[in-house]
Amino acid sequence: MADHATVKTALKAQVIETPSWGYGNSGTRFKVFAQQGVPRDPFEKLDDAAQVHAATGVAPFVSLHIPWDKVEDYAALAAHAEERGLTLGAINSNTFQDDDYKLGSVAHPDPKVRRKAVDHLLECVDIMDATGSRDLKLWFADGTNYPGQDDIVARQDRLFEALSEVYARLGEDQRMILEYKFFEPAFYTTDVPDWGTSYAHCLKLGDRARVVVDTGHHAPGTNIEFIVAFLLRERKLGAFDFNSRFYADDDLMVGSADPFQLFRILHEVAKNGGFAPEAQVAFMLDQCHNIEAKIPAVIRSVMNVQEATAKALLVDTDALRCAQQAGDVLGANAVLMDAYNTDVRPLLREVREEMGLHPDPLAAYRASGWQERIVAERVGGLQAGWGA
Ligand SMILES: O=C[C@H](O)[C@H](O)[C@H](O)[C@H](O)CO
Ligand SMILES: [Zn+2]
Ligand SMILES: [Zn+2]
Repeated sequence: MADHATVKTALKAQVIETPSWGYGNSGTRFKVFAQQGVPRDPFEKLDDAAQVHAATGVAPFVSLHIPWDKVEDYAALAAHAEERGLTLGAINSNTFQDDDYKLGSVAHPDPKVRRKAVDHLLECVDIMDATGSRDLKLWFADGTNYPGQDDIVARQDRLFEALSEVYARLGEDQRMILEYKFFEPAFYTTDVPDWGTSYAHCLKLGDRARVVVDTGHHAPGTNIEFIVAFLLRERKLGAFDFNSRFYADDDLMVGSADPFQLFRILHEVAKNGGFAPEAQVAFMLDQCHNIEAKIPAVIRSVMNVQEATAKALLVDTDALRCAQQAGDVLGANAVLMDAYNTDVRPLLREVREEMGLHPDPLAAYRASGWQERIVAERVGGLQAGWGA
């Protein structure tokens, strides 16, 4: 088994990025259940994200989504974050909520609509200059609903033309990370449907273009850890959008639906150097908390990533390699299952105490009184989130 001291050091250095939209109201097409105390602006979203970092010690980055987090002064927002021990992370573009984008955005048949979409992406890079963010995160809802609706190859040409213009605008310390999704909201073709399509575009664009693996964006039965291992080998894994699902893009708390899958994914990350800072992999959450309390849900999600990470780091890689070399199928599988079946909660309690934190982040949050305070104080004003 890997030595605990090394594992502890890695766990203390873990960096998880929480999503600003995870603190706002969200739902499904059927209903958005608003919750009391929800943030009313990006500054209050950061205040809530700071509670997650205060309780866990490993969530110092917050992703923004434009225009959901549009403000007059992004430098002031970055300063607000810094005052709370946070850093503004990836800037997410949004070319999926405008009437003009019915037939697509960067892949739309009409060059005027494509121009509008590219201008939004360029505006997001301007925002990165102001926030100091490294990553421009691109997810396109673009696709078609019926065979013949549009030309598949022509849409790829339009997509690549747009990506190329934005790539050229990036500063030398900036990256674009391209997210794929096999369907929804398009139901016949999606222009970036899988890791291969994202990877192919990123290869042609250059070193500062990498792939985002959203764990909810694969066809049932897809071996996500294979994709992760392959992209790490190619140094093209840019980021994760962690969440979990039972059916489609459910955006549930990471690790809640399939903790063994999360472990297998993080085992490939650990084994292939993906946790090393120089690998430059961002570990982000992309979740919506439709019925559960938002801040506790994010804290629980961070803890789920910590637990899966601890188990992955405890894999006895020497024993694993020996068993694999010997063709010892059961032996090799047993090495992995030993780590997975290890109760790492005592180890994580120790890690938190050594970080000067409460061993139970959820108990720490409850004791903070923050939930009662925001419910009492955040009265009036428009709540942030879906339907806002
Ligand atoms: O399904 C959409 C993708 O997961 C994107 O990452 C999206 O920007 C995010 O989910 C916010 O809605
Ligand atoms: Zn996502
Ligand atoms: Zn998604």
